[in-house]
Amino acid sequence: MATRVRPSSKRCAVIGGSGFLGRHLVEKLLDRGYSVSVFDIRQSYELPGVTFYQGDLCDKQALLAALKDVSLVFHCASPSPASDDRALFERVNIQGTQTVIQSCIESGVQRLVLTSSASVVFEGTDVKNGREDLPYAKKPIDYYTKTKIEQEKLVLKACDKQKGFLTVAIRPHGIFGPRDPQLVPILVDTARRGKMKFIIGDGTNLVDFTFVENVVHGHILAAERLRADSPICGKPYHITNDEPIRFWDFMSQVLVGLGYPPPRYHLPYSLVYGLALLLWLLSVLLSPLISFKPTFTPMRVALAGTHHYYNCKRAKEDLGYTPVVSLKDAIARTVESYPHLRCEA
Ligand SMILES: NC(=O)C1=CN([C@@H]2O[C@H](COP(=O)(O)OP(=O)(O)OC[C@H]3O[C@@H](n4cnc5c(N)ncnc54)[C@H](OP(=O)(O)O)[C@@H]3O)[C@@H](O)[C@H]2O)C=CC1
Ligand SMILES: CC(C)=CCC[C@@H](C)[C@H]1CC[C@H]2C3=C(CC[C@]12C)[C@@]1(C)CCC(=O)C[C@@H]1CC3
Repeated sequence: MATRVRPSSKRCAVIGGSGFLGRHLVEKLLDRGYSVSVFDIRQSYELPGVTFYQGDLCDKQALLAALKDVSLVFHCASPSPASDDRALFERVNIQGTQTVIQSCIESGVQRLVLTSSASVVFEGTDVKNGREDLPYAKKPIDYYTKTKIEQEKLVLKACDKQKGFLTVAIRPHGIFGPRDPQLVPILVDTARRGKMKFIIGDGTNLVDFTFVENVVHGHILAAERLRADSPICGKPYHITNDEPIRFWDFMSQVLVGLGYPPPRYHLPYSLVYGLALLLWLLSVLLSPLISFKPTFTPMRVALAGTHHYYNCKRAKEDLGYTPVVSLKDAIARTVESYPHLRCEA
């Protein structure tokens, strides 16, 4: 059985620690007795036990300062998937990750845990109970996914037991929970604009939505089991709630919890996907004249209308992972955490 690292004697760094997942991770690490350096392009809070280093992860000198005396690094920084800035994704997720790896090696960091994404195998068509041995998407649905694939490859390839630099990648899917700036706010915004009336497709497609505390739990288990003699070195791990749910049931439960009506009318998937494609083409063609960002992008329609759920047996076997919060409790806690987004009518 793997021996647990004694956290109290450890100092770690969280790159992207000001973000949604990063901050939850920092809070749990503090609970477990770690002292934490946060490296992020912005500082969004202050906490006792946390030292902030503000900078761009592509800046090696700035990173080296933050990694001094650190033996464990979590890398969970990325530009938002909502952006379509190809150059930014390539600079941060690819070149930036190379810089993170080099800086870790130069600073004597022994363990690097990457937050990857289960989407690295998603091409916009059904993934049912997908395992980690599925091939990377040959046609990734967007630049975010394309660069997350390259990022994961870089980190896993850098694992070198001889040199004492060990790496592992966590692939969460559909992270949600208190303070998430994406999922619930986008959903409520769409509902407030009267656009949440329709279900795309027959509404039976199953998807993984993963509570942020379960994702944090997976990261910490991976970090504490990352030793030269463990089977996890250089491998990716799916971390989900292990309770796939119909995409539209999840959306409806959150909406109803916040006092909004659930979507009721069905629209054919291919019709909505075709329209989204057309709108996207128009937005590209007209970009020199006007700038508009359609709500219904092809990527979002694919996420809303296909199956995408993943098997986390490997994490259960190798990391001893089981979700710590059920989907039912997670949805209730999330809904409670957004009083300002409740329907006022
Ligand atoms: N949310 C989800 O559903 C999923 C997320 N993931 C992955 O989890 C990780 C965390 O995601 P999440 O917490 O949702 O994202 P957030 O955007 O909330 O957090 C990412 C943080 O990284 C910062 N950052 C961005 N670029 C840089 C840079 N060049 N240098 C330093 N810091 C930077 C961001 O700052 P700023 O906000 O100013 O850009 C932000 O504070 C990401 O790697 C993401 O790909 C994977 C699967 C699902
Ligand atoms: C499981 C997973 C990868 C979730 C990702 C989160 C977001 C991509 C979704 C959160 C809210 C979703 C949403 C839509 C698409 C996917 C999200 C942005 C729609 C735009 C799909 C089309 C609609 O009818 C409205 C939806 C609003 C919410």
